[in-house]
Amino acid sequence: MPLISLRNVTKSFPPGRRGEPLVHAIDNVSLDIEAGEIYGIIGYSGAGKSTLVRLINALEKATSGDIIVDGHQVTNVPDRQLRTLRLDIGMIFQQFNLFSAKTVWNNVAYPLRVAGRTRDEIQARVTELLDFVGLADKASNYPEQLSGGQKQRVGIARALATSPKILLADEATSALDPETTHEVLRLLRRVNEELGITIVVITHEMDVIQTLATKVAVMDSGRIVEQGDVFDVFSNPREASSQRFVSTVVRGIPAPDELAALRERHRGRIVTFSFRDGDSSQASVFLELAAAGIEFELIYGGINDIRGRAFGHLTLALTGADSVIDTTLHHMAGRITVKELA
Ligand SMILES: Nc1ncnc2c1ncn2[C@@H]1O[C@H](COP(=O)(O)OP(=O)(O)OP(=O)(O)O)[C@@H](O)[C@H]1O
Repeated sequence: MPLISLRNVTKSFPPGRRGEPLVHAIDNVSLDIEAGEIYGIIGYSGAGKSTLVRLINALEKATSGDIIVDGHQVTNVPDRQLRTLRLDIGMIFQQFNLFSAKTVWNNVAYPLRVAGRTRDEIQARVTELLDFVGLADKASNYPEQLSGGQKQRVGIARALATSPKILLADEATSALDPETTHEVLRLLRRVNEELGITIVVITHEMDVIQTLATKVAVMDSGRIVEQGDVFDVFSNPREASSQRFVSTVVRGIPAPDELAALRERHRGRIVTFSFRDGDSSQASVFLELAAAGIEFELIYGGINDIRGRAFGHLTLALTGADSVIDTTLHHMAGRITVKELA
């Protein structure tokens, strides 16, 4: 049974007093997240990502549909049950949301005090958590004395305090520089691998998904337009909005204006070779072109790595006899995707 399951969930916000229309923030979404996964939810601003996670931890109430978390219905549960449910779900935010008047120690201790844990339990758990996130020496500092990455590590320690099964991360690295982002992503990977916590990451940054997630759902206008294994969605996005998103991190086939610029600078026939893990290697393609006496120059593209699996698109300018190029490309077409750009 999935740890988180949504079935035909919709969430509408009523029309505003000043005549704003009814907003269908979530529109008939079904989604299963298995225990142990790192599940990415991506989409442009306003796609409905935050609303979706707010539904999962019952900060918002669904208009219709079913949401089941760890075997319990989230929709229409009494407040007392809701509190128990929330102990199972930790959350971290873009702006960290730390208590500025409390020390690092007291920020992390806060959820444990609310949950009624004893002094000794709190002492042991906070020590353990600050060690885990590498901030044992900052226990008596205040948030304003910390860097952005350190603040988010406190946020993670606080979110893990009650030993939740699920961690929801809403744009948790969007306010951080690239290096700090990677530090926090490495910590989230440890949270998943060492503590076995299922993580749902919302982001508009594709490279966060690329380096962290195992599964991904692409949202657009309140709907999930594509979902699946990160490698599959990245290496072969089927929907237009996923393709637009993926193209922000993956150099694919050149767009018409880029192609026109490439044609001005390079002679010969322009051909894109698309590779996916398990296909023929780039080396064999280059060797075959060279063996046929075809001159080639790499003019666009790149190879990407997702958790040890490679894919990418390489666009080459080929010069040689047309009939030789035709025969060679025809030969390769069974083993990799070959596309001549008109
Ligand atoms: N409380 C609310 N009242 C009215 N409309 C809302 C409310 N919360 C969200 N919306 C609307 O629902 C839609 C989805 O918003 P949501 O914040 O979930 O998107 P998002 O993908 O998380 O965007 P962002 O990345 O900008 O946070 C938007 O049109 C938003 O304006």
